[in-house]
Amino acid sequence: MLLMILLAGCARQDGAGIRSIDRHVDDRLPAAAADLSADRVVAADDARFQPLARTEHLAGAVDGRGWWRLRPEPSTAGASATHGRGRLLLVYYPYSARVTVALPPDYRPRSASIFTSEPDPAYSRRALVFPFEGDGPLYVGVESARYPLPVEVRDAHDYAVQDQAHARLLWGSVGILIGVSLAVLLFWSLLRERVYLLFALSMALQLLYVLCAYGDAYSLPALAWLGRFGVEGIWFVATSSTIVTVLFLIEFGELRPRAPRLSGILGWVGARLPGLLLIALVLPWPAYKGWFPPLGNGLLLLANLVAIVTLAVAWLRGSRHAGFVLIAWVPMISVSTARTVQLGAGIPLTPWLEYGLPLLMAFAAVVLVLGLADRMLTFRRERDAAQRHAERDGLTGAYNRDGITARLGHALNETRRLHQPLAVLFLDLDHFKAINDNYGHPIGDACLRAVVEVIRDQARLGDQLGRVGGEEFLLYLPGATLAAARGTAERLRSEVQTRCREVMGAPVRLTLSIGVVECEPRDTVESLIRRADEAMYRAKHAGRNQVVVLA
Ligand SMILES: Nc1nc2c(ncn2[C@@H]2O[C@H](COP(=O)(O)OP(=O)(O)OP(=O)(O)O)[C@@H](O)[C@H]2O)c(=O)[nH]1
Repeated sequence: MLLMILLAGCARQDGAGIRSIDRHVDDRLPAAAADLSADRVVAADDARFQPLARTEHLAGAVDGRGWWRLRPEPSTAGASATHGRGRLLLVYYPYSARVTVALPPDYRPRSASIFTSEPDPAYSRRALVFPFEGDGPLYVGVESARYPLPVEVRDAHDYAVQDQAHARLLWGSVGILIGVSLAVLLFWSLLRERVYLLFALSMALQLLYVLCAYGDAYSLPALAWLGRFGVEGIWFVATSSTIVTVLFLIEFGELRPRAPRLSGILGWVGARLPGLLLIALVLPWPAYKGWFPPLGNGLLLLANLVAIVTLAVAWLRGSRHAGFVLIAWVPMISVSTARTVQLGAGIPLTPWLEYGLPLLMAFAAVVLVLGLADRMLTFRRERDAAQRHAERDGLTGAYNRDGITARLGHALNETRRLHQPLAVLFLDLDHFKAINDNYGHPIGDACLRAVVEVIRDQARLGDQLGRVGGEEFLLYLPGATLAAARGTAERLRSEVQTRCREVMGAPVRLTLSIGVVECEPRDTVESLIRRADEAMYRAKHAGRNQVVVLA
C-alpha cells in the first residue's frame, strides 16, 4: 500500500503540457537532421516540419538523432504567478542521448546529457530539465538516443515536488542495497566464504548500474568521473554485474552439483561470453562499439532464461537456496525485461516499470540475505549434527569415550576454578557376556539402553554419562563429595537391580559393579578414570553388584 502511494507520487502524465510535436524533415539536406545548427532549425519554415501523431515522446529519429518542434499548451497565468518559477521542458530518461534545446524567450541553444555537470543540480537526472518562459515553440535536438525520448512541459513547482518523490524512492532502494552490501561484506570478512563476497559485489554492481542508468551517479562527486566513459561505462557496469551475479547464483543455488549440465551452459552465456564481450569493449580495437548493446542485451536475456530454468531444476532437485533465488529474482528479471521492451518499442512508461527495477533489486537483496541466513543455519545444523554424531554413542545416546573424556576435561578445569568437588563413577554390568550368550545380542543391546535410562533418571542436571567400553560407563558428578557420590552410586546400583530384572521379557537380572573416586589436586582426566576403573575392579573382585569407594 505504502509502495503504491509512493509510486502514485512519482507518476508522470505522459505528454502533459504539449499540444503538438513536429519532426524536422528536410529532403534537400544530405546530412541527418541533427547536423543542423539550432539557429537553422529555429529559422526553418513550417514546410520543414512534419506533425507527429503522439505528443508524449520524440519519435522518428534517424540513427538516434533529429530535431523536433514542440508547441506547449498556453501557460496559465496563475501557475507562474503563484510559484514565480515558470515552466520546464523535461526530457525523461535521456540515458545515452545528448539533448540540445532552443527555447523561448531568447532561443539561445543549450545542451545537456546525464554524463556531464550541465544538468541543473536542483533536480535528479531522471530528466534533463530546461526552464523556459512564454508560449513560443520549443526546439529540441537529440544525438545518440537509443529509444524515443519521453517529453513533457510542467510547472516548475509541480515537477520539483514530483522529483522529490522520485529521489525518495530511488535513494530508499539505494540505501537498502548499500546496507545489504556492507552487511554481507562484513560477513565475508569474518567467514571468508566466497559466496558472501560474490553477493556483496553483485549488489554493489547492481547499485552502481541503477545509479548510472538513471544518471544520478554522475552528480555524485565520488562517481562523477564515470561520466567520462559515457554510455559505454554503463554497458561495462551492466555486463560486470551480470557476470558476478551469475557466478553468485551458481554457487549460492548449488547449481553445479544439482544441475551440472545446465549450470555449465549458464556459466558460458552468463559469465564467459559476457566476459569476452567486456574485453572487446575495453580494447581499442574494434573502435566501433555499436555492436555491444544488441549482443550484450541478447546474452543477458538468454542468461536470464537459462538461469531461471537451471534454478527451477536445482530447486526441484532439493536445493532450498535455489528456491530463494527464484523468489528474489523472477520479479526483478520480469521487470527488467519489460523495461527493455518498453524502451525499445517507445511504449509510455508506467511508475511500476520506472521504479520496478530499483525496488525489486532492493526486494531481491533482502530475500537473498534471508537465503544467506538460511544457508548459514543449514550449515550450522549440519555441523551440530556431525558433532553430535561424533561425540555420541549410537546405541544408547550417551557420550562415547571421546565425548565424555573431553567433557570431563572441561569439568575438571571448572572444578579447580570454582574450588568445588568432583566425583567420578565407573559402572560395569555384571556377567554381561552370559546375557548375550543366553538371550542374544538384541536383548544385550536392550539391557544397555535400559541401564542408561535408569542412570539418566537418577542423574542430576550437570551430571554427564558416557559409554567408555562394551558394558562400561563413566558418570561424573560436578560438585559431589565422595560421600554424596557413594550415595548416588548405591542408589543407581539398587535401582538397576530392581528395575532391570526383566528386559524385553528376558529375565536378565541386571546388576552393576561401581567404583567411586573424588578428584584430587594432582588428578588428570586419565588418572581419574584409571582410579575409578580400579575401584570398579575391586567391586568385581569383592563379589559384584556393589559399590567400592577409593578414598
Ligand atoms: N549386546 C551387546 N553386547 C556387547 C556390546 N559391547 C560389548 N558387548 C559384550 O559385552 C560382553 C562383555 O563381557 P566381559 O568383558 O567378559 O564382561 P562380563 O561378562 O560382564 O563379566 P564381568 O564384567 O566380569 O562381570 C562381551 O560379551 C561383549 O561381546 C554391545 O554393544 N552390545
